[in-house]
Parts: sequence; C-alpha cells; structure tokens
Amino acid sequence: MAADFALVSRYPLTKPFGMDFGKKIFGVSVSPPTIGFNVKSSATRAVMHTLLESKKEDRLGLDIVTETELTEKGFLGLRKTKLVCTVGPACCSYHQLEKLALGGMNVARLNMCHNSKDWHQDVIRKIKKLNLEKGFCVSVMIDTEGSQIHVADHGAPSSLKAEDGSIWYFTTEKFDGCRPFTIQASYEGFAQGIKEGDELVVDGGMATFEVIERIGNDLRCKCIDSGLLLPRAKLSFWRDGKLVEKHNELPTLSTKDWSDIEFGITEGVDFIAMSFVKDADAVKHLKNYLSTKNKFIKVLAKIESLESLHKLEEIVEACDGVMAARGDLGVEIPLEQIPTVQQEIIDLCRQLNKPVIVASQLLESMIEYPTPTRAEVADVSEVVRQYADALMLSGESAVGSYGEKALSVLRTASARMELWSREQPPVLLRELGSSLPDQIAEQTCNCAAQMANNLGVDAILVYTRHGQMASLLSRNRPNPPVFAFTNEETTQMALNLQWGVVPVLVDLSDDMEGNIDKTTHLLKSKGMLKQGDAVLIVSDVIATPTVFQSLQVKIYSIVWNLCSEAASSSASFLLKIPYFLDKMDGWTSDGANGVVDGSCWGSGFGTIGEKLRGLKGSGEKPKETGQG
Ligand SMILES: Nc1ncnc2c1ncn2[C@@H]1O[C@H](COP(=O)(O)OP(=O)(O)OP(=O)(O)O)[C@@H](O)[C@H]1O
Ligand SMILES: CC(=O)C(=O)O
Ligand SMILES: [K+]
Ligand SMILES: [Mg+2]
Repeated sequence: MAADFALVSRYPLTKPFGMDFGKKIFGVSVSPPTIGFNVKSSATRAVMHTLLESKKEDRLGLDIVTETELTEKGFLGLRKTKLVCTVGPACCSYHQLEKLALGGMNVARLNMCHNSKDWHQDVIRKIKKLNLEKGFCVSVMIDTEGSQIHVADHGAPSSLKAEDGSIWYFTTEKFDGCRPFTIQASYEGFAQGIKEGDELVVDGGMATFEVIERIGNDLRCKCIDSGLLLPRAKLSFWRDGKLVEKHNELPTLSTKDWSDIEFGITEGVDFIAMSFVKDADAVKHLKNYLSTKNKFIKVLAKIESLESLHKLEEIVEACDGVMAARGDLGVEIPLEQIPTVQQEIIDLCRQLNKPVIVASQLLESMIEYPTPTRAEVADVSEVVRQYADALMLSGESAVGSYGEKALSVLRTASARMELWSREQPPVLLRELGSSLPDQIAEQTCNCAAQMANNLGVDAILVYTRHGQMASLLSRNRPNPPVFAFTNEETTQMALNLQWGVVPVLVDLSDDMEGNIDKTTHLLKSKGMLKQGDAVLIVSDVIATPTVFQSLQVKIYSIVWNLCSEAASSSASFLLKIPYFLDKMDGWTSDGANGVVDGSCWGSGFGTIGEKLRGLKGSGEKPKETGQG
C-alpha cells in the first residue's frame, strides 16, 4: 500500500556486490535502501484520510487499505498474497491492531493456547470495531489448542538449560512449585508404549534425552544433546530414527477446544483452524456441527503431524482451507523434509482449490531484531513463488518488538516475487468438477484467467454468492486482481484468505446487467477504471429462471467518449451457455454482444458443447450448481 519498502539490512552493506543501486540489473529494479521501514508514506496517509472522510455509501464496499493501494498503485500493483498476523500481548491494543490493519493484515489469528477467553473476546471486538468504524476488512481466525504433548511446567519462569549427561524426570504428576530436574508433561498417557533406549526430543531438536527407565507414568532420562527447555516446549519420541506416533491416542478436539469453538461461534469469527488434524473425519465432524448450527464459519485444517501427511488428500478435500504449520511439523518430520512437504501441501491445495497459509518462523529473528536475515527473506519469497495464498506471522507479531516492520517485510518481499512470477509458465490444473455445471464454471474460470493474461486486462470482475467462482479464478493465479462482488458478508470475510481476490460487499440484484453497470460505474466514478482500461467480467447467475442460466465472460473495455457521459463498452463479447435447452437451440447467438460459439474456446468447451447437445437430446436439465 505505501511506497516501495526496501529491505534494510541490520548488517551494514560495505560493498554492494558490485551493483550500483538505482540501476536496472537483469530487469530487476534495485532501489536504494531506505533507512528503517515507513509504514505509510505521507501520500498514502492523505489518500486514507480523504477516504475515511468520504461517505460510506460512496466507498464502494471496498476496504480502505485495498482502496488506498488501488488508488496509489493501480490494478496490477495490488498485492495478491494474503497476510495473517497472530495477535498477542505485543499488538492487542486498538491502536496497535489498527497499525497492523493499515499494514495489510487480512486475517487476525488468535491462538487459543494462550491467554484467557476475556482477552480473546476483547481483541475480537476491537477488530470488529475497527472494521466498522475505520473501514477495514480484517477477518478473525481462532486456532484451537488441540491435544499435544508438551511441557506443562518446568518450574522456571523462562527457559531451563539441560546439560549433557544430566538426569531428568518427566512426569504427569501435578504439583506446585519447583522440583529440581523435574518436568511436568501435558498428557497423562505420554509415557505409554515408550521403552528404554527411545529418544525424547524437545522442540524438534532443541535438546535430546535418552529414556533410561520407565517408572509408572514417569520417565527417567539422560540428556544426550544439551539444549534449552522453553515453557510449553513440544515433546516427541523417536525409535530407530522413526517417530513414535502418539497423536492417534489423543482427541483432535478436546473439551477445551469445543468450549473455544462455542466461544468462536458466539463471537462471530470467520475461520476456525483445527490443530493436529489426523484425518478427514475430524474436519467433517466440525463442519457438520457448524452447519447444524447454521454457521458459515470456514474450517481450516492444520497440517502439523505425521498422521496428517499420511492422509493429506482426504483432509484437503474435506476442509475449507489449510495451514502448513511448520512449527509442529518440524517436530514430527526431519527438518530437511520441510521444504518438499511444504511444496507438496501448497500444490495439492491449489489443485483441489483450497486456500493455503504457510506458517511459522518466516521472520523469526524479527521477534528481537528490526531487520530479517537474508535467509528469512528468501524463505518468504519461496513461499510466494510456490503460490501459497497466505503468509502468517506468529511470535513476530504476537510477542515481538517489530511486528509492523515484519508485516512490511512480508508485503515488500511478496510484491517483488509476485511480479517476477508473472513471467513463469503456468501450471497445469487438474479437472475438479464432476457435474456438468461445475465443469462449465471451472472451464469458464480457467479460460477467463488465461484470456485475462493474454489480453493483458487490468482487472477481473466476478459476481458471486458463495465465492466459488472467485476461488476458481484465483486458483489460476491470474495476473490481474479478481474483484469479487458479493452480497454475503460471510463470503466477503472468507475470500480474504484467497490469493489475488479483493472481496467487495455490495447489494446485488438478480439483474446481472444492472449489477455490472452499477459496479463498473462505481469503479469509474472513483477514478479506478480509467480510459483505456479493460476489465474481464465473469458471472454465473440465473438471468431469468424461466429462460436459461448463463455463464458469461465479457470483456469490457473502457473508452472515453467525448460526446457521451461516461464510458462505453466496446468490443465486448459474451458467452452464454444455456442450461434450459428446451427453450434454446444449442449455443446462443446474440449479435449485439458478439456472442461467440463454444468452439472458439478450444477443446475444453467443444467437449462441454457436445455434452450440452447430448443433454438436449435426453431433455434432462442439469442440476443447479450451487456455485457462484
Ligand atoms: N494470545 C497470546 N497471549 C500471549 N502470548 C501469545 C499469544 N499468542 C501467541 N503468543 C506467544 O507467541 C508465541 C508464538 O505464537 P504461536 O501462535 O506461533 O504459538 P505456539 O505456542 O508456538 O504454538 P502453535 O502455533 O503451534 O499453536 C507463543 O509461543 C507465545 O509465546
Ligand atoms: C502454527 C502452528 O501451529 C505451528 O507451526 O505449529
Ligand atoms: K494452536
Ligand atoms: Mg502448532
């Protein structure tokens, strides 16, 4: 949103590697490093001020941050990668949350492992107040504690050092105060099935112990690799180089988790992230529960255990989105496997059209330092290159001293990598839809995205009720942003997590042409659509139920007419795919709009054309899509 932020090193650059800052090198513009991170330029502040002063009904239903970014950078300058911030003590005041929202936070995450319900309630209410009063659009996610084996208490306020050869007791006995060399573990059955000679690994390798004796529920262990024991350190057991899997003994949703979910429902959160998901059943169970309560909260499955990797595909199919939770995952699989597993999770989510967040340690050093390491910037950029939907800050925003700066690093690094990625060849997407209407919607979105790239249009506009069409467009990762106009607030808040989608809340009617006129008029009146701009319009709406349901792809090119009041649509064309074939004779043709025959659209549409013609013969009407 603000002017370009150059990443600043905390190590002074004595010799800039033979480069002259300001010159173009290999097509990359290198700007001189600025000192520190400005969160907002004065120009940005001025735009925001004007927007805040403007009447709500003139504000297009776009959130203030996107509107400012759009005014400053234009359609193609909009950031596509979404940003999630974990809220903790370092950023929980109204003012601090406002700064994160201004900095581009799309989703605020509340980790129910920490702090009280009152504290979380206070934060959620502040975020909703900011959205209402200041024109932000920040969604709220709660993240369940889940059942995990970790240090419940080690008797010290912060960390404890375990030295090589020292003997420690790990117990499930609850006691107050401090017993030297004694660690309380969180799970009663933590020692079950554990044998002498097994290794107890703390926090994925921070320290390692060998089990020398099992005494009832307790383990006597010798430290074989010295290190630190942090509060709530994660504990895992290994035998012959393999993880001893213990999650299947634990419920995915504990009593506390259910109580936190009820709390989330009452407070109207937009996402529930389920920790330590083992299989699709747990996800389906929660989704069913939410639907019986008529709540449209999206369920995100956190992939952070070995079990979840074994059942990745069924979990991704069942959930509404995924979090690659690298923190705990790194405790369960060897660290060197994290990069390939991350790429596999992201690719699968894109194929199955589910938004994916990559989380943990993205800018870990920024908890303490005002600038990231080069390796951290490279990690963030790699996630963006892999086309994840969202990046997440954990401790950097929750407890760090430089949360806002960390957010600006995510913003700058993702903007730069998104630009670079546009030059890369597209990925082949597998076919998802099984019903004909779903296939039509999917092919329309694939073609529309390709067309938008080939024609170099400035923006894609989509009219959507449940966000499905917007999501199918986003799945193609098109160059222009996807403006998703919806009249459902739940759809607006859910789309906040999807790559390149700008959700816009508007009153939509059944008259699609009217909707198009209204929204393009608003974009024009705000100066966002300018002479020479072209937008591609995709809709999936029942025009008049008795005639046909149509999918339309329309190129709307803005030409400033000297004699006419505003802009006119030129060279537009419209593809109508009739579903009610008894009224229509195959493909429609509409001279005025330059409607094209399906065969112009390549083999994908040819096949669908054949299917439609086949259906015409059977007189069968395809079932309604539920899309859009
Ligand atoms: N609401 C909160 N109150 C206090 N501290 C918090 C809060 N949320 C996060 N933190 C702090 O920020 C750190 C990083 O947060 P994060 O959400 O990544 O948690 P985590 O405990 O590492 O575990 P996980 O993400 O696996 O649930 C935590 O270890 C904790 O110290
Ligand atoms: C985010 C989270 O839960 C993890 O990385 O483990
Ligand atoms: K959690
Ligand atoms: Mg975790």
